[in-house]
Amino acid sequence: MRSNLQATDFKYVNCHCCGKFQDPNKHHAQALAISEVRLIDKRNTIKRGLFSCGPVHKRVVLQSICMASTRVCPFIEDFYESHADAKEDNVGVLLLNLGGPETLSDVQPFLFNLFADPDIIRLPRLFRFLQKPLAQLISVLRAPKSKEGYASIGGGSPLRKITDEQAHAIKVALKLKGIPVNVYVGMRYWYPFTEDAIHQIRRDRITRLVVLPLYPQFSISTTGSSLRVLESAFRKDAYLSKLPVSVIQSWYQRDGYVKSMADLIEKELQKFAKPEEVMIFFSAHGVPVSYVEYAGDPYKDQMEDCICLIMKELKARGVNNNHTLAYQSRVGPVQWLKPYTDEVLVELGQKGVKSLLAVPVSFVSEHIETLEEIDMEYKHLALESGIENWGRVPALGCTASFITDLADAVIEALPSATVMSSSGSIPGDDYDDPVRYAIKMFFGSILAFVLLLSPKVILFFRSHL
Ligand SMILES: C=CC1=C(C)c2cc3[nH]c(cc4nc(cc5[nH]c(cc1n2)c(C)c5CCC(=O)O)C(CCC(=O)O)=C4C)c(C)c3C=C
Ligand SMILES: [Fe+2]
Repeated sequence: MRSNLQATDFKYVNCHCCGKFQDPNKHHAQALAISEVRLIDKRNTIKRGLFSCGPVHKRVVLQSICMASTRVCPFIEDFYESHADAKEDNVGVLLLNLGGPETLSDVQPFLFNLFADPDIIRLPRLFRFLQKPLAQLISVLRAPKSKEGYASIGGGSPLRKITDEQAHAIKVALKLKGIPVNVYVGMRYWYPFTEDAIHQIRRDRITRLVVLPLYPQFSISTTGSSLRVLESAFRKDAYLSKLPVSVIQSWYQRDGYVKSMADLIEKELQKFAKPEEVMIFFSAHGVPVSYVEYAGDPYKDQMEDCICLIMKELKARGVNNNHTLAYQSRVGPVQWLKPYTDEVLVELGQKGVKSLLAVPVSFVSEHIETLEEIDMEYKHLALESGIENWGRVPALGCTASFITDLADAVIEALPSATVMSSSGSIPGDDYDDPVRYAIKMFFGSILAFVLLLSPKVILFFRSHL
């Protein structure tokens, strides 16, 4: 329904993009082309409506209005007071990612940063002083194997380049939707570090920030770890501690992501001679079982939910292939989530599966575990085990529908930006449980000392890392 009401009929407009109540005629030119808004008319009545904001002519036109949802606004004077001198909105989007070594000489220091993270090697707090020596030891022992992997994919990780491309694409998508933003990339273990991105956000005097981890599912070891870095930086800084922030903790359940994954799978299936006979093999990055069972990591549940959603979407399109989920990339001697990708591939081959489509599902860019582990190691193993036709779904990267959906996720998150709390709301902070804490302290200390002191254990690790 189009209404003949004009902007001049209203005192204030509150849009999804800036979250502020403003004079509609002075409303900054950044609103969505058409956005749902709340309006306050001259009788101080709140109305809901669709507004289109003309960025060029700085003119707002009411498209339609729902007269049913009206009520008198009791806070009108407060709105006036608090928004009379409102500054221009300066929105930032911070993409969080893991980071990867760009050259072979980066590999060992990158691994050091990774293993020095208390969310990757979870020692009891009292024994955290062992974290760095342990990280040094493990990184040195692991480096030769990792270097081989990175050498085989061109001498470094493509993660920085792809993440920068995604950042640019999200910025462009948001601009097209009428929301100019600065997009920042913050890596956890290599350049550009999260701390550098935070520094830049501070310098740019961002007024609202959306944090978007580039992991579809939440894990303590990935999103959780990056959020801890953010929380601690924000706690220490007067400006950042007042910055309204909205964190998108996971987004595997979003329609745009699920549909984009289904599109890629459908497309790859068509490359097989008999697409309906292909086993869809989801391969997710693993985490140690203890993360899920003792630390409350929602990663496994979210992963299973994610696979269900993608398969449901495929079924709705008439794709009824068999599918399975397994976990890859385990490191070290502890139990990781099962079943393991390598073991399932062998079993499937033995059971007579002839065609298999591997779908990496925990990450949205190509990286060492898709390019080396899946494309080389697992492919080789599968073919050796009797699978004859092998395919692999590419990572989403800058797929247009996916980027558009991430841009929408940012827009939806903006209105809920609030000052970041340090309330320990990130899953995995279980150090307050005294029994668990004591058990971990005991075993953690034994493990750390044994690892540091015993040459036999070092040899053992050398063959397992
Ligand atoms: C959702 C994705 C990931 C989870 C969960 C995850 C957990 C996790 N990883 C390690 C150890 C290593 N990871 C390494 C590389 C790496 N990990 C992820 C993603 C997840 N990790 C990515 C995307 C990458 C690759 C980055 C790149 O350079 O392309 C490595 C280094 C590579 C290697 O030597 O294999 C290690 C080691 C642990 C211990 C862990 C959970 C506790
Ligand atoms: Fe990893």
